[in-house]
Amino acid sequence: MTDRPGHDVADLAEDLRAWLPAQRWFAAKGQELTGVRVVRAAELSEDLVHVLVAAGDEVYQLLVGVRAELPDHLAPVAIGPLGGGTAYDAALDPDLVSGLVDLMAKGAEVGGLSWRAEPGVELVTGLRARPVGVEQSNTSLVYGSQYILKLFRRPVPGPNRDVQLHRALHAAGSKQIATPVGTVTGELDGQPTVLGFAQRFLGDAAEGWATATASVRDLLAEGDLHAREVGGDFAGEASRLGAAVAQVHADLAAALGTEVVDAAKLAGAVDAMHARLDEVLGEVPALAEHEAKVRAAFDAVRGVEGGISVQHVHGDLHLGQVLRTTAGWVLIDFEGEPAAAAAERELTRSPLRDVAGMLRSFDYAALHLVAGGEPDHQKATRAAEWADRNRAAFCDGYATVGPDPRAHAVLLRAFELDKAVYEVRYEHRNRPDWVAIPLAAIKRAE
Ligand SMILES: Nc1ncnc2c1ncn2[C@@H]1O[C@H](COP(=O)(O)OP(=O)(O)O)[C@@H](O)[C@H]1O
Ligand SMILES: O=P(O)(O)O[C@H]1O[C@H](CO)[C@@H](O[C@H]2O[C@H](CO)[C@@H](O)[C@H](O)[C@H]2O)[C@H](O)[C@H]1O
Repeated sequence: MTDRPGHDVADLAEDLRAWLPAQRWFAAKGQELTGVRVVRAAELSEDLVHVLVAAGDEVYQLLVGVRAELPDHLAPVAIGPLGGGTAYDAALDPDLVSGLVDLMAKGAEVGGLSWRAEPGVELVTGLRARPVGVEQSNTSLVYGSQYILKLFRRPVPGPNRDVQLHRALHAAGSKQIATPVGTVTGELDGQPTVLGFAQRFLGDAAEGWATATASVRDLLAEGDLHAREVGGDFAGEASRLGAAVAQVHADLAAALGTEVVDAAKLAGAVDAMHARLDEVLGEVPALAEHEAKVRAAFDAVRGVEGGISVQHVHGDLHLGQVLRTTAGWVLIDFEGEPAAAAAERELTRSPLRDVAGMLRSFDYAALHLVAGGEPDHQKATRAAEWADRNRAAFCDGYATVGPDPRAHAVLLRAFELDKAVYEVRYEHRNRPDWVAIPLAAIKRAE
């Protein structure tokens, strides 16, 4: 620990106990947080401390800044008093974090962490950082118009899936990812651990979620036109997206291999879906009325013949994980589901898992604009039509590069339901108003 006197962040443990659960990236929502312990704290620069905090079963990464007085714009990220000043979440303070890419460019060893550019990458230095604006599972900073640095909020000891899969795809010459440019690595539980990952910032990119929901909005604003008739029809994009996802699957298969699962592994995968359902049923009783149907869909997978091919896949694919650039669709964030245990995220899986995730996302994009308000049958019907049209277009596009996902109806149905069960818990914990969206999908499933 290289704290200066007055910056003993261990003193923050009590304040962190209240502050952590309020953060978007805090995992154990709804569970009581008993112990919080600062496991590591090291200065990166004057007034900027790198901190790992153990809270419940998780370890979280923080960049703690300390200022004598907090300006108004940083008041919302205050953690508590420290050494005569106030400690706050410095990941949102450009004055303190703009130098982090420069540390990578230098190949520095600072704060007990290794800051490295990817082989062959010459990083531009002196760039100003800005927070990316959306608070997600992690916190990202954009440097000038060049790089985006993701700080993993819940770093996982050992190899980092996001970095590994990006490196494999980059080596394969993939055009469907943002080029990896650097990493920050430290040690956790005695193992090398990736704490930060920098990639090229795609300044011309629009998020898939924003473009898809703009199309739905367009449709609903039109009196009584169908999805294919309005200017913002998304089917062409959905099809190109399907082809891009299939290309990523093909590149990952070529780079890292495929395997056909045996009966024991298949049984294990079905048991895992049931186990997740058990957990979510315990948390969200409204799911109970659909339990029998969902369990039957999972069990049907046991009878699938001909073997199931598995490989490395994206793991948490949805419209918020794809960016439309002027050169085509790009997939981001290969970490896997944020709620999944690290060991589970490492598993190779059927590519149909990603297809199911994206099909669920078309359903979300259509329904979130009609859910919650006054029931409107006409709008609901047209939104559902938009979802059907774009789900089909996505599969059509996928089938131009890979196998047609619809040829595996039993698997696809089980994986979509499994994803919807995951979403029920995700929404219950993070956006309770939206829990109706995956619940309605489970109810509708035939
Ligand atoms: N290479 C990139 N270029 C431009 N924007 C990006 C890039 N990577 C991520 N983003 C933006 O940052 C957001 C968060 O990135 P993501 O990797 O999904 O983080 P998280 O793990 O927190 O969900 C994305 O939704 C996207 O808007
Ligand atoms: O992007 P993350 O890795 O943080 O993924 C988590 O958050 C997502 C929400 O931001 C969540 O996605 C769900 O909501 C999306 C709309 O906001 C929708 O497009 C997805 O289909 C739906 O699953 C994701 O499940 C969660 O892991």
